[in-house]
Amino acid sequence: MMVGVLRWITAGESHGPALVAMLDGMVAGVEVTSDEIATQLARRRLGYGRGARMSFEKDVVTVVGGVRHGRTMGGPVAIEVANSEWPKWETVMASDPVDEALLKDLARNAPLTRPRPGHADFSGMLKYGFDDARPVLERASARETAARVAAGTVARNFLRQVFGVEVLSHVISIGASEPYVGPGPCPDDLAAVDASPVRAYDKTAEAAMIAEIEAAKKDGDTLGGVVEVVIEGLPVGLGSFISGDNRLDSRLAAALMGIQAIKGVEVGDGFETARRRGSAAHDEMRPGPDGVLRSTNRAGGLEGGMTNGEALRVRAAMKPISTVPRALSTVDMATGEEAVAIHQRSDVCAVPAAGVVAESMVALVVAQAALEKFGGDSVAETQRNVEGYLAAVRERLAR
Ligand SMILES: Cc1cc2nc3c(=O)[nH]c(=O)nc-3n(C[C@H](O)[C@H](O)[C@H](O)COP(=O)(O)O)c2cc1C
Ligand SMILES: C=C(O[C@@H]1CC(C(=O)O)=C[C@@H](OP(=O)(O)O)[C@H]1O)C(=O)O
Repeated sequence: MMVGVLRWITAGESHGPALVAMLDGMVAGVEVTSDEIATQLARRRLGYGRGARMSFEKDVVTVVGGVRHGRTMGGPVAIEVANSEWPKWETVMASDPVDEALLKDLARNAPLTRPRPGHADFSGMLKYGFDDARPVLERASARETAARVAAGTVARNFLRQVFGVEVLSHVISIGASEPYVGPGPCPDDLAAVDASPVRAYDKTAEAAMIAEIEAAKKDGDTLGGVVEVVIEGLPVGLGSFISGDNRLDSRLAAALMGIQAIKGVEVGDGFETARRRGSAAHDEMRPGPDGVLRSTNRAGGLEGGMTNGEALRVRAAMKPISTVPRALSTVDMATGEEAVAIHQRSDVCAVPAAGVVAESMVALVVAQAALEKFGGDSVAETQRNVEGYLAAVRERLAR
């Protein structure tokens, strides 16, 4: 069953000419510029531990449709993120047939037959019937997340205009570094978090994360970690308890798990909550001057599959990068013999970048839930619907 009026899809390969994002169902009047999209894309490229490709490749943004003079018009938004490295790949990745003799002499085109444990290579080759992992890794690659961040920029701007909220993220831990425990960042902290080489909110945690990356790099190894996305100020009642696929928690989990290499999702205190007794697990309520107050937010702002008015807090756990420089054992699919896996240049750790991607996925899912609840064809109409609802909520709480 399809849920939600807002839909998105991406196309494109890691070394193709460009990635394309399509966002359908966004209201008219969302302010967005190609500069803002480029700013978000630049945030995704940062982070200590990223590989060489991040420094020489450029994301070139063109908004192809759906936006006029810096505002969405209500039609599908199409964004192209061109890949500045394309000239090096235009034969290997040409969409039209290429002379076989030309391809044969190209080192860059040598068949990749030694699948990396942890990447999509092995299952993808068997599933799609390829003798070369190239067509698999081209689409499995997290290069595709640039397109998600482009589409997510429109969603985050919509949320800012309609609710006045910012979508933030920070890195909780990298590898075995001690997980950060404490309050999350506020919108005012955004610049400081982005300035941290690991996008950490806390300096002690930052030092431990950097030390982990340095040690892994020295050992020819790779790392994963945990990121947290926070949105403060969302209204109560986004999502629903009505069925599993309406639940905002299930939709956030699917969207976060859909990011390459994400292997776990937590809502609020997640797994830690499972270890607590009920009396220490839930967020008790008391009357306040303008409604109901809570002294804790262990639920991460979600109860019964709906936002409850507290800060939304979700976490995603990323597995270590699977292109391990100290190459892992594998089987050569051409010969059936023991081999070492493909171990070209790669990121050592991409957790800070994954945080920016996670923000984008959360923004898209929350915008989808907001459009479902409030509808409208323009930002102004959605805002009117939000105001009417919030007035009813305030009235109910004042009774
Ligand atoms: C931002 C980001 C950057 C990544 N960079 C690399 C990389 O440089 N090398 C690599 O092997 N995997 C990288 N990955 C992880 C692979 O894309 C991922 O392991 C692969 O898609 C298989 O993961 P899956 O089992 O979750 O599908 C990256 C992931 C993300 C989110
Ligand atoms: C290009 C990006 O990430 C890539 C994601 C990725 C992977 O296997 O997921 C592998 C690497 O690409 P390559 O194998 O060409 O070095 C990363 O650089 C990006 O994030 O823009």
